[in-house]
Amino acid sequence: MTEPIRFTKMHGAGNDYIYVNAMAFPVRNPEELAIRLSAPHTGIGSDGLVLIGSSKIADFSMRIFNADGSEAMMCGNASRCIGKYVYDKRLTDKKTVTLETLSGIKELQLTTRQLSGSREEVTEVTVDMGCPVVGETALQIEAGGNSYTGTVVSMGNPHLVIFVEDITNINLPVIGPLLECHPLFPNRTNVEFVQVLSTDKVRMRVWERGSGITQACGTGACATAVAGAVRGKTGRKTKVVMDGGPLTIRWDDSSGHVYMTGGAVKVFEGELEV
Ligand SMILES: N[C@@H](CCC[C@H](N)C(=O)O)C(=O)O
Repeated sequence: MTEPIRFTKMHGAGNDYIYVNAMAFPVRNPEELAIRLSAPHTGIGSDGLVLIGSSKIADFSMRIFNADGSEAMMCGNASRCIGKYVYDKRLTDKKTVTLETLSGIKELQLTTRQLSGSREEVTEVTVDMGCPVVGETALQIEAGGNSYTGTVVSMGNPHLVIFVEDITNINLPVIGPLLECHPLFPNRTNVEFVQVLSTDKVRMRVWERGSGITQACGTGACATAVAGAVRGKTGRKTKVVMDGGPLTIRWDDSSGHVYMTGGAVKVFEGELEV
């Protein structure tokens, strides 16, 4: 017996996921569904699947599955999209929303614009991403016959940030998977290549663990900004420009928290049999 579930395709800076309100449509096998729906030709096509649930300790909860079905601890772009989803669909009327994730509770600040009548929609969300955990700042790593210097940063999920002179010289489809699965990272890692444009602006391309090249990564943008500050390449506020657009990242001096600001966009909705 198949059951219909409603889904919404959304993106944040081009990082696209399929969102399901699991409070209304419980999903029994999200790992398998993420693989099936993310497939570009035989599914909907996406970077993965996001389940929005209830929570005993926050307003809502998030579970995020990569396109290969693996579950991640955190997703920056999805947390902004969930802010838009729950407000625009009137699941809440709060403009400060708390979200339970596998990497703790995140606070979302929603910016809205007026539509016709009394209706509003979310245009932008700032997420308190909490404190980063900085590992080795200048890790020497060999892959594909080349030597790289990377900075290891956890934003709840793992990132390897590599600064390069010219990002156009990076063959991401080849080097991305080699670094993702490098023996130094038994749990695999997300990989960011970064070119510094100025002390407050960088260009970044990402190879995501479990999804490959994506247009943007929110936790990756945060890790990039933190690595830039730690390595003395950028200040505490950085615009991180990715293939799908920019995110503004601020690493607060006094609290040590990282704040990520960017848009969230609904693409389309539908119903499918699972
Ligand atoms: N795109 C995300 C991160 C998704 C999870 C990541 N691929 C992992 O496995 O850690 C973001 O916007 O943060």
